[in-house]
Amino acid sequence: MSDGTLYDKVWENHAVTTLPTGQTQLFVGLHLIHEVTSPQAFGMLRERGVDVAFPERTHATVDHIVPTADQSRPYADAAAEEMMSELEENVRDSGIEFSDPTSGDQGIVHVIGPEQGMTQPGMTVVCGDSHTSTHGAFGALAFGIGTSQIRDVLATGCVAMEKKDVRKIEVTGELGDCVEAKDVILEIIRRLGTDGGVGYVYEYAGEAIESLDMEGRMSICNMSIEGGARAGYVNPDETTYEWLRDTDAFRDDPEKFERLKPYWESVASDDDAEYDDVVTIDGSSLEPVVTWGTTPGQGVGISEPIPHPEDLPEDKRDTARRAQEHMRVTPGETMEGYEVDVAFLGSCTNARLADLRRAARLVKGREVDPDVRAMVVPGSQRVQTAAEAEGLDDVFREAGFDWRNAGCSMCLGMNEDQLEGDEACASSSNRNFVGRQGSKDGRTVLMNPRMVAAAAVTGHVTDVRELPEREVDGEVEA
Ligand SMILES: CC(C)[C@H](C(=O)O)[C@@H](O)C(=O)O
Ligand code: SF4
Repeated sequence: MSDGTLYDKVWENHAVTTLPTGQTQLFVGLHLIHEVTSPQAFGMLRERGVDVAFPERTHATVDHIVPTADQSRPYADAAAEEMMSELEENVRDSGIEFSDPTSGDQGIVHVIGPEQGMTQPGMTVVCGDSHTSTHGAFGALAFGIGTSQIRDVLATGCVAMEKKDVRKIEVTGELGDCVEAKDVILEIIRRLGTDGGVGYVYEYAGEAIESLDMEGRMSICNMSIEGGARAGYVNPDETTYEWLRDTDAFRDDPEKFERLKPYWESVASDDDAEYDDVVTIDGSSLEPVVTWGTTPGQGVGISEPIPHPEDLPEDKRDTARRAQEHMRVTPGETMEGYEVDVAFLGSCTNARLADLRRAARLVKGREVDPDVRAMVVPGSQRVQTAAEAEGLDDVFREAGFDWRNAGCSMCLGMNEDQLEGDEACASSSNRNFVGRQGSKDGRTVLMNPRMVAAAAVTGHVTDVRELPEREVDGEVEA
């Protein structure tokens, strides 16, 4: 008899009761908070005189508004300073651990949870941020939640949720040269649509997924939400356990690791688990994918022509026309050669050490095109420190990249890192909505981090497979 999917099992393990609404009250293992979405929730608690129920299960960081150049206080931007001060006060009053910029542990919320070993298999993780799905890479059930839910979790340690269906997305075969996790997820969203996942949680499986490192799995799970899914996960395996073994949670406590491992193994989906839907994609047929439009689903293989709106399903034509006008792309042509003004290597999708290493190998010995403003924004201070120890910062700086401090930065332009006017940006982030990077006329082209590096040095969207990698001195692996 099948015990079911990881989703079923972890849900059951955390279900407290069924509420009169039909929703399940789920116990939350880890509540991550950041400066943008938590202040209002803390305000509601204060109004009612309620304390935070489980401060030890709650962890804070600052990421969206944090300046990535001069971080001296007070921040130059008064609104940013206010959000930061409010967060500082809330965590202090509630006894919540805070990875603040003086700790050396600060970073984007979806980077620091996994790197500190807070995110573990079989856990429920919530955060007032849509890309919380990232944590599913560890076999956790991870959900983005809204303000009233943040309030509920702070007050009770529980959240009310509806159970969804599970769609298994099986990516078979071996990924080709320079084809990355980012290309896999852009392809999935392109095929199934930005609303194709509505009503589902995605389980990513198959040889191409299993052979990814944790960073790659995080990139995929990160964008589940861009495909409309409520969450996304990968079953835990040896790759997952190896990552965890070397985190703060277990480094000095191998016994705890051994104690928990059987539970982690037990939550993986059973071979005979039943799925509500199964989609299979041949991973070996993929090439680097870039977006031509203004949703993450408007993507195309680098050697394929941009679609003619009239060839698309009727309900997609108008948005495609508008997107192509905004982006100033020509249907029938490829994206290769599309000129860029900015190259942004950052975000919770693609600013981990493995991403920066791969990009550095390509950048080494090359120069950023003189017409391109290029920046690297590490996903966390730990990523930054590790990259600097390997000399990656020098590789990027020597090529002409700006090497900045950790934060969300130009992923959404809530700090000073923004596009100007109608600048076009090769971006390793996850959203290309109109206005996303700080300018309403800005044009974002999503791609994998090596493709961003390639665009930075050539000045236009480039098939990275045509630029051979160079060796980087130091500890960078081949
Ligand atoms: C600011 C925050 C609420 C938002 C999110 O929920 O995703 C941000 O992280 C984003 O990527 O747009
Ligand atoms: S890096 Fe971008 S997508 Fe990720 S949490 Fe920050 S703003 Fe959201």
